[in-house]
Amino acid sequence: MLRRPLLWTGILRTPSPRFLRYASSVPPLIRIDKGTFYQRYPTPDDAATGQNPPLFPNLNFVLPAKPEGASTENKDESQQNWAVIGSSGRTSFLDVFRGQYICEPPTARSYPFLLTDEIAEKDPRLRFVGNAVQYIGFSGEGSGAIGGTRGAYLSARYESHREETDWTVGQYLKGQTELNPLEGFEDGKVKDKELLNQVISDLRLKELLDMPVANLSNGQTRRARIAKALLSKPELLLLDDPFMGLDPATVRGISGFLHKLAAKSSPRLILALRPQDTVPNWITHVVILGNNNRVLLQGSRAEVDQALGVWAHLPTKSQTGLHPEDKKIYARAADDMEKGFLDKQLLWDLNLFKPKAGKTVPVAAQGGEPLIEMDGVRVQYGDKVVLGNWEQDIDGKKQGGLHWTVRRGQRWVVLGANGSGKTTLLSMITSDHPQAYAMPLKLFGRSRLPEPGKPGISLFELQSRMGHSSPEIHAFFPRQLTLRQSVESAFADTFLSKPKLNHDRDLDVSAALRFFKAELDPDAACIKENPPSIESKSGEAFPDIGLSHRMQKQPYFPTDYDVDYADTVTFGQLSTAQQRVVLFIRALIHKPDIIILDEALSSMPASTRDKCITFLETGEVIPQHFIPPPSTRRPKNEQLPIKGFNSDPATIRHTGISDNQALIMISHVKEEIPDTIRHYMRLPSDPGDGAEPLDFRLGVLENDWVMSDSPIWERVWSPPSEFAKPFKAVKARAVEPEEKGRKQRRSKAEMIAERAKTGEATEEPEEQAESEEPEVNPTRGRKKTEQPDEPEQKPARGRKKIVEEQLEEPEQKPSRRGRPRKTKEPTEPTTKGRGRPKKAN
Ligand SMILES: Nc1ncnc2c1ncn2[C@@H]1O[C@H](COP(=O)(O)OP(=O)(O)OP(=O)(O)O)[C@@H](O)[C@H]1O
Repeated sequence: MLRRPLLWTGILRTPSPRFLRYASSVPPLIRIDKGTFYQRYPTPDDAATGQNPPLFPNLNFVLPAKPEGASTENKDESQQNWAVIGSSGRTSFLDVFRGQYICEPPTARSYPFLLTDEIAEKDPRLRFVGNAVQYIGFSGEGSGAIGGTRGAYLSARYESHREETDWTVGQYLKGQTELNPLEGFEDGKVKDKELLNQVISDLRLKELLDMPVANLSNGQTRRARIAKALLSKPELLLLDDPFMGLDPATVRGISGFLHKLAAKSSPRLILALRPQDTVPNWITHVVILGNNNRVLLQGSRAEVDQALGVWAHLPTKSQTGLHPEDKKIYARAADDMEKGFLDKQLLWDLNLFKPKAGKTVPVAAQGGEPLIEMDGVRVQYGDKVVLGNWEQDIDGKKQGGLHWTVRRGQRWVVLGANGSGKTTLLSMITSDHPQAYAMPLKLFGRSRLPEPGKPGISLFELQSRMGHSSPEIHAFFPRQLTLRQSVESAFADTFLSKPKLNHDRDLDVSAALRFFKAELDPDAACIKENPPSIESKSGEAFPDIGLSHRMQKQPYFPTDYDVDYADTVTFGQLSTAQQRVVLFIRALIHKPDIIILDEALSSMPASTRDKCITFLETGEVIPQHFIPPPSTRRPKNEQLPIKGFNSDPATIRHTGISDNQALIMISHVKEEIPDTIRHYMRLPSDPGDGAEPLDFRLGVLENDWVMSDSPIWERVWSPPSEFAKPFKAVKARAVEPEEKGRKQRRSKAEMIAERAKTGEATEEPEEQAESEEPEVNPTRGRKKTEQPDEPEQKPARGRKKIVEEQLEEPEQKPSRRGRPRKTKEPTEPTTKGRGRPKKAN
């Protein structure tokens, strides 16, 4: 019989190292024994100034060098593969493992295994932590992150001319990146050719070997970086957000590949994941981080799952049916909530609480005048066509290249595997791509170059009429700008030139910064004091204060007191997720005709993501002041854990995207796609693993269907042969998110109540508990027995209504005359992705 799980002993949060199993004969790879970490050496003044706060106080952590009983059959069971999950602080936590930060006491953090003879014999370089522990962060830096020359400006990536220093993927992997290499290193630093070939084939990099790293897409960059890290044969690989920005097939591929590495313990892996990410089922141990760099839960996956089941009771404050030991977990969590380490946002991010969302799913807009018209766009470099290598049926004739019209009021998502050309497509629209000038492409009814009787459209006009956030912009965005300057740069010609501001624009910027204060102001959580007020008698000096204030002798609050933070905090001081929020605001703030969000919401916690979607759809308006179109992610007022809504109609500046604006979005994650998105385009791609290639498709979602629903999402990602089959879809709103959340919580609560009733909690063996009570994935609420090997989402179960319809594939014929074309409701069955598919028999 196993001993009682750590959870019940109340030490789940900071288990003492002696409780964590590791082979006694082999010292652990990392041992942290009551360590507290600091950015710089702590001084007595720190407490008074609030500077240099402790990170992860009294942390205990042991990472075994080898699974217990490595030579026995138990190997798999005792292997520890950790995931660090949190809305913030994940990267800092990984930094602790790689020797960053000051450790107090200094001896609390050690790497005993690196001092063994085994390591000395294997490779003495590995005695140095910097070599033994490799970190790969994937915060959407694009290919600049892998050290390639990206050029000094955004469009450099798309140019075919390359500098001598633009090394290829092959050179990057081999380490041939010195212009004057030392003797003996002319062929690079990688001596193990077998490993090199293995890594190239496992990560599907063969075809990219001769490509300059600057040309890689985000997904390709990620694969190259993992390969490079593996070639240095580290003992421990820290992967920060490894699945972010990857298409579903690549996620499966990389997760499977990581699983293989984890099984061999070569290297050992620690993943940092966002709370909403699906945790791969080969992860055995989990750390849950709270606000202000606190470890809230730490232990085996089953233990943490159990605690999360208890946390699910926090929003309702109901402890009914909780076992006495569960009540201790509840009490501690409630205490953490009181202290601000845990909040409803984190519960939301962990899918333990979800505010009720709006019910209305908008219908597809036929749209007004065309804003973007592509009549056969085809981008190629030499022989390689990267966009438009297909034919479309245009007015009954097959025509090559991309034919696509985006109209005012339409909401589009562009889907496609990594490397399928999505960013290239957007670079045509934004004119970052040099070939945009030569393409059959019209923006706002005009070509880039002048035509007889019609002037061309200038880059500056384009920029002012488009709002754009993308990983590329993120990579290039100047870090030294304050948050206000960053947002205001939307009104400038370039990132650093002077913005054209006026009073209205100023108010717009302040309103948006106020709405996102809770997410962006580093002090937002701890500021409790009242705003600075000006006595009404000073009204004479401030004529704007108004009569009512003077008459009623009410103090006047300067309108901008609460957005001061934006003048002191710089873009570079924010976390990746916060930076994305700033760029998101920047894309919307000038109310452009076309909003382009390229992976703009990736890296954000679920609550921030949904808040951004709410802002996009309905602005800052508090729910009582409901203004159409309704937001599909807006939480009901009484449940609002998010701050920033404006209840004063007189000061509301943002009411969401209007019918005059078009939206184009790129995302690989269905939850990031607002339900207002009705049109989709899928770019073709070949998975390259023998699976059926995906073809080009344009489509409009049925009323009631939303992309964030699993069956619809899987449908749009399915190969042509699947499209040919009848589709049993589920009405998007058959089960409301809240209802799903309740179901999940109920089942967990029922589980706990049952255990309390049977009194089995005390000495029950873990194995038995697992077999009788399927574990719920902490971040997804999925039963463990049903988890896929990869972090992919399977269709949600428990749907109510099944309708037998196929996802339609309506035609979207570009109008050459510029007249609005009515969106055709497809009626014909088809197997070629055009017209309305057959009704199922
Ligand atoms: N200058 C160039 N020369 C040759 N190929 C290039 C060049 N620039 C980009 N490519 C290739 O064009 C393809 C499309 O790249 P793009 O960045 O548009 O893909 P993506 O769909 O946005 O991918 P991701 O989802 O990974 O960001 C990729 O295979 C990329 O390697």
